[in-house]
Amino acid sequence: MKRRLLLLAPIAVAAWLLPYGLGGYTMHVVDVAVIFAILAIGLGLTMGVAGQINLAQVAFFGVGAYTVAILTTRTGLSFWPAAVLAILAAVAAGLLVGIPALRMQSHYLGIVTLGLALGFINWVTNAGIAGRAEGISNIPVPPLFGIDLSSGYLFYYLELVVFALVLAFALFVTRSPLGRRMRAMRDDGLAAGALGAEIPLLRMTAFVLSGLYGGVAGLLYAGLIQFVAPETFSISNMFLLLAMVIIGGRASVIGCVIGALGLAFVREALLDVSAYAQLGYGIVVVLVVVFFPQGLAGLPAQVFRRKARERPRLAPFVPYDEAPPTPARTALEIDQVTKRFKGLVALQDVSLSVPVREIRGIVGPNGSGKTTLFNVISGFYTPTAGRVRLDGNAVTGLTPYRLSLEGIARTFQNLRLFEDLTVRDNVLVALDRTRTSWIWRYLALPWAVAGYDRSLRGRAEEVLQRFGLSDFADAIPRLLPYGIQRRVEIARAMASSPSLLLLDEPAAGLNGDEVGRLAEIVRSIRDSGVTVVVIEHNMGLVMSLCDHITVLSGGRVIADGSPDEVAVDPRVVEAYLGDSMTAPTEREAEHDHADR
Ligand SMILES: Nc1ncnc2c1ncn2[C@@H]1O[C@H](COP(=O)(O)OP(=O)(O)OP(=O)(O)O)[C@@H](O)[C@H]1O
Repeated sequence: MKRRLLLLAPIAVAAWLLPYGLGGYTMHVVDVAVIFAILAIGLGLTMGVAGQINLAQVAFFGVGAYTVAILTTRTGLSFWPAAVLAILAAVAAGLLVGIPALRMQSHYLGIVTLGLALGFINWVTNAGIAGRAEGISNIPVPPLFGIDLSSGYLFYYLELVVFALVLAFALFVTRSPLGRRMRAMRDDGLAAGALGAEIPLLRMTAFVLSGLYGGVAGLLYAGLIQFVAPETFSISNMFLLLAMVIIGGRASVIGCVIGALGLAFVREALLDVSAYAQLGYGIVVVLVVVFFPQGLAGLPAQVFRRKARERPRLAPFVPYDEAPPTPARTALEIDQVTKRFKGLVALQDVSLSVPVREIRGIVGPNGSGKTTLFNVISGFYTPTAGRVRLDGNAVTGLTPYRLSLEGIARTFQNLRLFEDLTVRDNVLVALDRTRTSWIWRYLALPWAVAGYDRSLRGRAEEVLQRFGLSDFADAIPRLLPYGIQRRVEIARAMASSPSLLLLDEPAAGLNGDEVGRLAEIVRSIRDSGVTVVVIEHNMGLVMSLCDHITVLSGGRVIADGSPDEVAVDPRVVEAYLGDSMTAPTEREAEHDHADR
């Protein structure tokens, strides 16, 4: 923190002294560049942090600028009330553009946001109230305690203060639990949802933030230039903005600022050859996307690769304290659940009930419906018929994030870690148990958010230590050995303090030792009071670990009982097409008894 302040102080002093050496025109270029930097931060928040393609940022900018222009020149409202309304209008535009993001993603979202931006340009070019192609002039200079802001030099200081505030807010948001959830959503929306992130609201929040930054930039632009016209909000400027964010580094707020300031000056220098300059930006953007996807912001990390800890070590798992015995009750009840996909019946009248503190195994041949059952329990699929109860409460059809907050956590057959978040951040995402409606605190009570984040960080270290992952806290999951990634996924699921843990093939890809340690972890989780349901193909593990096994075949329950019972059930043997299962399972069942 101290080092950061030491770094910040000279930058702040240089920014404050900057106008002293500049001519009038250069000052104007700087003023415009700062406005683009604010716009770029907004775009970085939606595209880089939240992963939502947003080609309407220039329209939010336009809504802000035009609202000030129309209200001040047509209705006689003074500048600052018009500015407040401009921010509200741009935020409303953000909400409007965010609505399609609830249903579509990636290039579809790009096309829709681009369409909305074009619609805006069309409207201002044709509407009388917006001055058509000629635009609106004579926008009043913002009054400010008698300071003459018609001077580009003095306006710069207003911009500087606003810029410092919006930059600090963006940095605060991206480093907070909200920013982490947004990055988690960007990396894997399904997994983020299963860990309690309310994806639709998060997407809307990203667009609202974009609108907010667009509105602030727009009102500053109207106050600076005192004139607005459609060409400022054109698609070519949208692409310039995109180039700024991509070259600077879309996932980094500082990268976006550097990209915006840098390209604003390059654009000025290339004004005489602007047609070729556009082509040049395009080529540079493509090169950056291919060779430096993190943009300029990612370069320091590439050059000064953080020295890895010497021989990071997977430490032993520290068992949970055993929970005192509780009265017997049903933790999970599946009642006559059917799931159809068009013609295909993946689950047919499946019923099972899992008592609290049991390890339940779900086995069955490939395609028998095991993962579909998990998807129904965790809210990814709504069952065609039937009910799911958690601790006696009906939870059928609830969304994954609600079920996560209700106490269900899961892992995935094909690991779904947040690949660009560190191991610590993966765990931190799961530790955050707040609803998205909590986000008003980011504006009203930022210190409470900072305190909450500190408490989460403390708990994250505990989780990492328990799972022996402390040495890997700063690592990027995809660079870790598979066995460690599997452990990170279980640690992340447990960080959400579940009452029911669903493990989908947790032993897949693990070697013999790792499978042994996995069994030890799962038993400890059960002993801590958590009910565990595990899908597994490793029959040795299933037989030694599970208290009770349910066998699925063709979407139906064909057997249900203790490991010993199902191992010799002829329907099970038949379902596995032969008796290959019997020999090892019996052996393991014996081994299990010996263990106890
Ligand atoms: N979203 C979906 N759309 C259509 N069919 C699906 C969908 N999800 C699953 N299925 C089908 O449902 C059936 C059961 O699949 P499921 O993945 O649940 O089996 P599984 O027992 O988990 O198999 P495996 O052991 O190979 O993971 C399969 O025939 C599968 O193709």
